[in-house]
This record gives sequence, C-alpha cells and structure tokens, in this order.
Amino acid sequence: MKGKFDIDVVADSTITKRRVQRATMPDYAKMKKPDVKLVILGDMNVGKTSLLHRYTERKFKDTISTVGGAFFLKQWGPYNISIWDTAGREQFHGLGSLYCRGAAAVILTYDVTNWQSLAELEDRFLSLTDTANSDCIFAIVGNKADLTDPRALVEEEGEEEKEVVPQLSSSPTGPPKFRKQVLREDAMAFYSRILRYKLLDEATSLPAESMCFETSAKTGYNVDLLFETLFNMVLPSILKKESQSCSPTVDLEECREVKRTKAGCCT
Ligand SMILES: Nc1nc2c(ncn2[C@@H]2O[C@H](COP(=O)(O)OP(=O)(O)OP(=O)(O)O)[C@@H](O)[C@H]2O)c(=O)[nH]1
Ligand SMILES: [Mg+2]
Repeated sequence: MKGKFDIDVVADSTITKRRVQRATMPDYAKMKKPDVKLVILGDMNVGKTSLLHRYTERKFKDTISTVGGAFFLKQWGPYNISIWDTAGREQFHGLGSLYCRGAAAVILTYDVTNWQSLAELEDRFLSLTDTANSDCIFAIVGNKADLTDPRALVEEEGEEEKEVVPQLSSSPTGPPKFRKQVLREDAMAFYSRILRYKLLDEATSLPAESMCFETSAKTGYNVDLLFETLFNMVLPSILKKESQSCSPTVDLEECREVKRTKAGCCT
C-alpha cells in the first residue's frame, strides 16, 4: 500500500546528537495523537532500528546501538500509528515494559544467524509484554535473512532490483555462507509457547504461519509485508478504542436529555 501514508520521525535517539536532542525535546505542538501503538523488541544487534529505517526511509543505513528508545509516527489511512523502537542492550531492559504499556502489537525480533537471540526473546523479552493490551498481537521476526537465504538477496525496491552481496557472507556466484541457526519452525514453536504463556487458545488465535516472518533490513525482503500486515491487523483495535471512548459521551448526552425531559415534566 505504498503512497497511502506518510511517515514522521518524531523522535529518534539512535543516530546523531541532533536526533538525541529531538528525542528528549520532541515538538509536542506538532505531534499528531497516535491512535494505536506498536513496539519492536529484541536483543541488541538483531536489526530493530535497521528494520524501521528500511520501512520508513526506504534505505539501509549505518546505525549505532539504540539508547533508550525512539518513536516513529506513521499515518495509515486516516489513522496515526506509533512505532516504538527499543534498545536491546541489557542496561535498558527495565524500560521495555514501559514501552510495551498499551501496545496493540509487539514485534519480537531475532537474528536468523544467532540462536541465542531467539532464546533471549523467551527468557528476557516476553515478560516485558505483560503490560501490553490483553488482545495484543505478536509477530516473530527473524531478521538478516540475506545472510542465509538467496531469496532474501533480491532488493525489494523497484528499480534497485538487483543482487545484493552481503559482506563476508557469500560469493557472487555461490549461496550465502552464514549458517542459519534459527529455522522458521523454531520461531513458530516459540509463537505457540507465547500463546500458552498468554493463556490463549491456539485454535482461535492468529496462526503461527501468518505471524512468523523472515526479513532483511538490508535488502528490504518482507519488510513492507511485516509492517503492513500488522497495521491492518491492529485496525480492529483502533476501532474498539474509538467505540469505547465514544460510548460514554453518547450515554452522558442521552442522560442529560432524559434529565432535561424529566425536569421539563416536573415544572
Ligand atoms: N546483513 C544484515 N545486517 C543487518 C541487517 N539488519 C541490521 N543489520 C546490521 O546489524 C547491526 C545492528 O543493527 P541495528 O539495527 O542497530 O540493531 P538493533 O537491534 O537496533 O540494536 P540495538 O539498538 O543495540 O538494540 C548493524 O551493523 C546493521 O547494519 C540485515 O537485515 N542484514
Ligand atoms: Mg537499535
């Protein structure tokens, strides 16, 4: 759904000093109010910030390890979706549950070449999502697929469609040489354990096949698919929130009408 939305980077503490200042002093006057919140979690170095850059800026660029968090605002149709990038470094771990508060969707990210990064999601990050909405949607994302999967080497962007050779990972003719440590089946098994942890019924929940993605922030492989699938999935959550915030107002108005009528009767 390219062209349907615009992106505003409201606060990004990852790249430059100027941006750190923007993170600490966002221009509240210019901020649009987000209708719904998404959070991206995962160990350091798995590529969370790179995924967001790829999606929002259409490029793969240098990053430095995220400090605290960064906040992106995306317009999706008539709605504003906030996407929170978080720091994977242990020292910022405590902030994770704050960022997850009220989240409609959480993207749990690992690196396909690093088994430990999947294990960390279960050991360290899953419990942070306890503060998310009760109907929170979970996506499991194995990033850096370009290092292991020839299909992910093809650039997603139209005219840039070309073979991208990851540094140190492959020869121009041969397959990628990094060993894939996490299979999609491992991610799907983890998804099932998340449902159990959340006491959700697998039969009535979103299926693992549609919630486990393999992506490359480097080439763009499956990156639009990931975010846009989630945006569409959280729309019901926005509508629910809207109806909840509307109904008390309607009731109060009705109440006033009733009171006025009664008063009119009595006088
Ligand atoms: N080959 C390849 N490298 C990637 C990909 N995504 C990220 N990287 C590299 O992995 C490193 C870490 O990327 P970041 O996006 O900063 O990782 P992060 O998860 O935000 O890390 P923290 O902010 O420390 O939590 C950088 O050197 C990126 O260039 C990818 O899809 N493929
Ligand atoms: Mg980062």
